[in-house]
Amino acid sequence: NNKEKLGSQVNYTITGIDAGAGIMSSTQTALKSYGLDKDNWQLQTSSTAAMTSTLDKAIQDKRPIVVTGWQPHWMFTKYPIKFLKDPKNVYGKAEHINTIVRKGLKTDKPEAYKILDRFHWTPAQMSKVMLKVNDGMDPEKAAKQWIKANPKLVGEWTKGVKKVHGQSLKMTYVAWDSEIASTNVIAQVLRNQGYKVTIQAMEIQPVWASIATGAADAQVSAWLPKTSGLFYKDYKGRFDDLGPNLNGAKVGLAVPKYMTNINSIEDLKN
Ligand SMILES: C[SH](C)CC(=O)O
Repeated sequence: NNKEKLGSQVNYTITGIDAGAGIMSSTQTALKSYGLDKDNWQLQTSSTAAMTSTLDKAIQDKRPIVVTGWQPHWMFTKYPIKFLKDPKNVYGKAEHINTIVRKGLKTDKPEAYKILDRFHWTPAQMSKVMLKVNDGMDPEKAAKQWIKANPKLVGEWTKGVKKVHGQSLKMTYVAWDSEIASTNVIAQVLRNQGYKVTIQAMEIQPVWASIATGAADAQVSAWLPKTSGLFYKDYKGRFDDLGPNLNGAKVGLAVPKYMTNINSIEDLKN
């Protein structure tokens, strides 16, 4: 019955994703700054896949649930969920996702540097690729399809750049749906330019380390200013920041729309 406190209806649990993700440390901060930790609310670590399947089951049973949420992501199109207002601005207003490359890339792989520097697309374009992958399509195939369907935009990224031969490129990324999409698209564009591109999925902290040590050439998983802010600070000076490849992202807590009386993180204490 909804007389019972919301917290007890969801076992005082926020369903999260992989522990290293910035959204998880932002949520730990939110638990404290909204005083939720006083009611011993917990943040559950799992993975994007586990979080979305838990969300799916809760929505099928029309049960209350609180998840870490972000845009662009297909969860907002597939499920009737809404962001909770964040009056203390713990999660920040908007996020952008930056392209971060190894120092020295500009001199030893200028063609790749130029294409990576120009790479920029919208949440709607990214979501097209994400939804294909979510429907079961191989990410590389989804990337090829999107590239074929968007010759004008891709042409802006590669205009005037020479083809290369016999050069390889290494990209690292985190297996969040957004970065599976963006990494596969830009990797395929670079393959079409002649590079032998390998991409490797790992946790977010090793992604930043791989660029700083030069083990990898580029990553497009840098959610900023908040979510990857700590890594940006830790590795400052040991990477080149080529700026956003996507603007208008958003991070926060989300609940199903049928939780009509829960519209702010403050309401979780009801
Ligand atoms: C895709 S998640 C919002 C990114 C992160 O939490 O670092």
